[in-house]
Amino acid sequence: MATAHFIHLHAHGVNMVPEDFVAQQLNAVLSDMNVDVVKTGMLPSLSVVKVLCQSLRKFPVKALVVDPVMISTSGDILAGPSVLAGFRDELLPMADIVTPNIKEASVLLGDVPMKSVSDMRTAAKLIHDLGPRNVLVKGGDLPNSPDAIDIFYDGKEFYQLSSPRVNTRNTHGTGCTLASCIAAELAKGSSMLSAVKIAKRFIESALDYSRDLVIGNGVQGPFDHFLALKNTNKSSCRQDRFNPSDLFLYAVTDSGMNRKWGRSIAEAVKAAVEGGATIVQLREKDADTRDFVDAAKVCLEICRSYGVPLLINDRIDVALASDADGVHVGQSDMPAHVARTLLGPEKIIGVSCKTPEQAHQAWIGGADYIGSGGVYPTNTKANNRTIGLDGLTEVCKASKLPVVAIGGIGMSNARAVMELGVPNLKGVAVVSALFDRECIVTETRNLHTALSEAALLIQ
Ligand SMILES: Cc1ncc(COP(=O)(O)OP(=O)(O)O)c(N)n1
Ligand SMILES: Cc1ncsc1CCOP(=O)(O)O
Repeated sequence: MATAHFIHLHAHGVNMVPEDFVAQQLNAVLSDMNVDVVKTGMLPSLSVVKVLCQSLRKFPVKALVVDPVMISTSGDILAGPSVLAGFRDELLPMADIVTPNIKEASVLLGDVPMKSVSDMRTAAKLIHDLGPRNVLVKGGDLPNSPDAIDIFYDGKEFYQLSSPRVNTRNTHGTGCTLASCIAAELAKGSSMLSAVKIAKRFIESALDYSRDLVIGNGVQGPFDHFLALKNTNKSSCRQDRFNPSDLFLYAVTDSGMNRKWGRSIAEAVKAAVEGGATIVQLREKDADTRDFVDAAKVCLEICRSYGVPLLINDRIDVALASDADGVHVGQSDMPAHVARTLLGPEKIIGVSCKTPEQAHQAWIGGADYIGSGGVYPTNTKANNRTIGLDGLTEVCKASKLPVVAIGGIGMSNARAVMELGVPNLKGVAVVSALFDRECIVTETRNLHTALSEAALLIQ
């Protein structure tokens, strides 16, 4: 079976072919190509909207991104009232995200005025009431605003995402590209908020890159999507804060083990990153808050000097106080969406999941990755149900988020975990196999080598 992770449906002219032909083609793509994410572009008639909804009900996808193309940036009306009704009644309730510009938001809500950021927030909430899980109201056309401000609403929180307004006539296609970029990032495994932010950054970079293009004589020119291929100056397209490949060798500290071996947290962390740990979590179950914050600040400095992210287990307060890169929370800790609200869109959030349902909730809650286990029995965490390689595989397959395996993993079995070869399984998280050993640097180095060999085998 072929794999298409993301399809873009832009049905210009589709109303000139019979409806059942469109349905047949759509069903064939959705059933045969293992599509994960669908993004809609222009849907020219109500019947096409209906056909699409029927196909999606028959062959559900993991995410549906709806760009409600109704009014172009130049103000042209692209879809009539019947399509509008189709969007409102059928498509939006199925959507994981809908991305109207301010004119489209206004039309979707029956021509409400859209003059300010406050109007955009109200519109995002009202559009959310129509059924989509997330709404991004794009404020690029908002008058008198020095920045391009978008409002993202996930049904609980509003996020105001700003980027500098790029002064160029070449804006044709930005809305479509933004939604496509969101779809592509979702297909790669990003959480919704992360996908939106990456997409917005891409648009900002592409607009800047296309600023002086001269093509055609129209009021607007196209903008150039291919900057990443043409531009050797990598810094023009900023990296996201979280790279799933950071999960490759995840070192999780343990205060008891450090005490046993007479090491400070900072010494243990330094040894792990020196040995090649790619991300570190401070899991200090019995530390006093003040000591924990102080230790986190020292560890953060060490990790930053190696370019390795530092996360805090459970304690959002400690993460905030130390400005750590994020947190890891379990099923009985702070819910991911609350952690997201407290930490903001930039920090990394990992969530422990043993089941597909938990994995789904983690994604909805705005997590960046999943920690799944115990894969093997462990003495490090009491009363922890072992889910085995099968349970791990089930969680991975149920989610687009990157996953790190945890529990009883060390030199004897790390290869077997990696060799599962599930695409979103990005690495292993380890406590005792690194920190309950005499030489942390050597153990980390050896495990890194073993993982790298296994990763080569499955490529
Ligand atoms: C990477 C990673 N995955 C899972 C866990 C377990 O977290 P949690 O379920 O909150 O249990 P405790 O670690 O708090 O005992 C983790 N810490 N890291
Ligand atoms: C924190 C945690 N969560 C699930 S298993 C586990 C402990 C992992 O420790 P070890 O790597 O020593 O088995």
